[in-house]
Formats: sequence, C-alpha cells, structure tokens
Amino acid sequence: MWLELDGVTRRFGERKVVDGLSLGLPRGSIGCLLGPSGCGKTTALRCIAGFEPVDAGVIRAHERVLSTSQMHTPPENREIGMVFQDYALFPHLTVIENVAFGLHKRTRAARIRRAEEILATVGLTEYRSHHPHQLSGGQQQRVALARALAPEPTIVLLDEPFSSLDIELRERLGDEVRGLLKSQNTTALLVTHDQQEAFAVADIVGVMRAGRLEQWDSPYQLYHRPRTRFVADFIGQGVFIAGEVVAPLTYQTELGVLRACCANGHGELTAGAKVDLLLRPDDVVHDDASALRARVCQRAFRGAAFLYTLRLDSGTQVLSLVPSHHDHAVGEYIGIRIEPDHVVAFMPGEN
Ligand SMILES: Nc1ncnc2c1ncn2[C@@H]1O[C@H](COP(=O)(O)OP(=O)(O)OP(=O)(O)O)[C@@H](O)[C@H]1O
Repeated sequence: MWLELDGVTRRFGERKVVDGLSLGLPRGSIGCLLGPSGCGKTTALRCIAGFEPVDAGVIRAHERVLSTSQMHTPPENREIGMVFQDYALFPHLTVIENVAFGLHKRTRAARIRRAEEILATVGLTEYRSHHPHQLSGGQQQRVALARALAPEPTIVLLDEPFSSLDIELRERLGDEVRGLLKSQNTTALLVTHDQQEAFAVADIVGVMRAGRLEQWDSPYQLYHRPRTRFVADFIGQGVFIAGEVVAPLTYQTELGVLRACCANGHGELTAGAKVDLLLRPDDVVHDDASALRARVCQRAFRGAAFLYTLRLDSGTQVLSLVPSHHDHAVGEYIGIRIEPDHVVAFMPGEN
C-alpha cells in the first residue's frame, strides 16, 4: 500500500477524535474519508499531513514510517502535498509565484519550468500573472491544486476541496479534479461530508462515524452492500422493512418472500429469526402488471426519474425510483415489484 494507516488514534483530552483508524490506499488511487461534521475526518487528514501527532498506531507512506506515538516526521519532510479548505493562497503573490512557492529546492529556472508545466496542466497558463483575488473560486482551487502537485509529492491530501464553491461548479470540478489527479497518477486522499462529491472523485471511500471507520470500500459496495446501518443511512436513500428468516438469505416480508444478496451481523439464522431488510429506491420497481399495489404519498421530480414515496396498506413506506414518463399523482395506486438482487439484511439491534 502506498498510504497505510494502522490503528491510528488521536486524542484531545479524554476524547478519541480519531479512534483506531486503519486503511490502505494503493498507489495512483484516490481515497476519500466521508462522514458527518465532527466525526474526525479533518483530524485524520492532519495526522497524515503531520500537523497533528498520533497517540497510537502507525502511519506509513511510500514505505516510510511517518508517525507513531514515539516518532513524528515533520510535515515538510513527508513529501505530502496538501490542498486546504480555503486554498490558503498567498494574496500578494501572482499565480505562477504561488505555484512555484514550494519548489525552493530547485534552481530558479527549474522552478519556473515546473510551475509553467503544472499551470498548463490545470489550464491556467493565461492567468499566470494574475493575483488570487482576480480569479474565480474554481480557478483559485485549481491554483491550490497546482501548488500542491508542483513539487511532485508522493501523496496529495485535499480537505473539503469543493466546500467554498457553488453546487453547479462542484459537480464539474469533481470530474475535473479527478481527471487531473489521474493524469498525474497521483495518490490522493480527500475528506468531505458530501456523498456526491466522494462518489464523483474517489475510487475508494471510507465512511467515518465518531472517529471510527465503519467501511472502506468502493462506492458501489457502499451503496449496494453497506456493512452497517449507519453506512446504509448515510449513503443514499432507502428504508428498512421487517422480515423473518425462512431459509438462508431468504425472508418472508409483507412484500412477499425476498432473497437478500448479503446479511450483516451475527444473529441466529434460524427460521423465524427477525431481520430488517434495506430497500433502496432502485430495488422497488414500478410494474403495472404487479398485483402488489402501493399508494403514492409523495413525489419528487428528478428530471429523468421521479422519486416516489409509496405507502402499502399496512402503513409501511417504501421509496421507488421510476422513469419520469410514468407520471402518477399523489393518492394514486401503482403496481410495484421488488428487484431482489440488492436487498441487504441486518439483524435487529445491530448498528
Ligand atoms: N485541536 C483540537 N483540540 C480539541 N478538540 C479538537 C481539536 N481539533 C478538533 N477537535 C474536535 O475534534 C472533533 C473532530 O474534528 P474534525 O475537524 O476532525 O472533524 P470533521 O469530521 O473534519 O468535521 P468538519 O466536517 O466539521 O470539519 C470535533 O469535535 C472538534 O471540535
């Protein structure tokens, strides 16, 4: 692994803000720590950058040990680049001077050559003599990224890289930043509380909760195979419905017998045992031919699709994502069927 954390813990007073964090990031891949505000993402990133010591565990990067509770490599000797949330550009320096800033170990000519090269990569050559305040938010972010990439760091860390940008720009820049990092074969780790952002940029995403990593996995796995209820709730939308074991991975529910793709937890899997089944909006398919009917109680137009909130006669609600040419009014009954491939079972009481 190019970046490896093993049991990393950081305390503030009695509180473990980062609690036994372990993860591995292969060379050239983009990772993301995702979680609600205050879960410890930024602190984890600061430990990797060397701005915080660790109280336990080991941080290794490019096969060097950078931090343990006994030793701490200073940030400037880690060969790690950082893009700060507010970009932290120097207001009195031009774009090219900002980018060249971290290249002090090279000759003046080599510094300028490298700065020009990376500015061209981020598409800002014509802004080389501008000052940061003359640039848009997106351009400032590209300068910050260029500055972090210029010294050819072994790893780049990005702290909430899109938080100061408006939503439309965020989506476009997500793709752009991913393209840039990939074009340089950079290993990167970003932190964000925004799932869309994490999924747009990263190959592998870790969901954090109260200092702990709940799951470190591909976006696809996080959505379709969440290992904990917290991950299931935090990633995407969905509801839980009650079920009872009839056979391994097979459950009786009010929507009929459903087979799950996987089951979480270590409860007894004997017939009759109770489980909760996660149904995503894409697991509930609109089908006029189905005898199973549900009433539309809410609908949200998403352009290509409607997200319907449907109510069964029992009172249970499910969500269904339906192509938007199926335009049904609130109060109407529509046929549904469950697409069983992705249903995930959780033992009641398990987190
Ligand atoms: N230097 C510090 N001293 C004491 N407590 C701190 C310090 N730095 C962070 N904390 C606390 O640690 C917790 C985690 O902070 P951190 O910034 O890592 O969370 P985060 O997940 O990045 O949240 P956000 O998305 O809001 O930035 C917070 O409750 C914060 O108040």
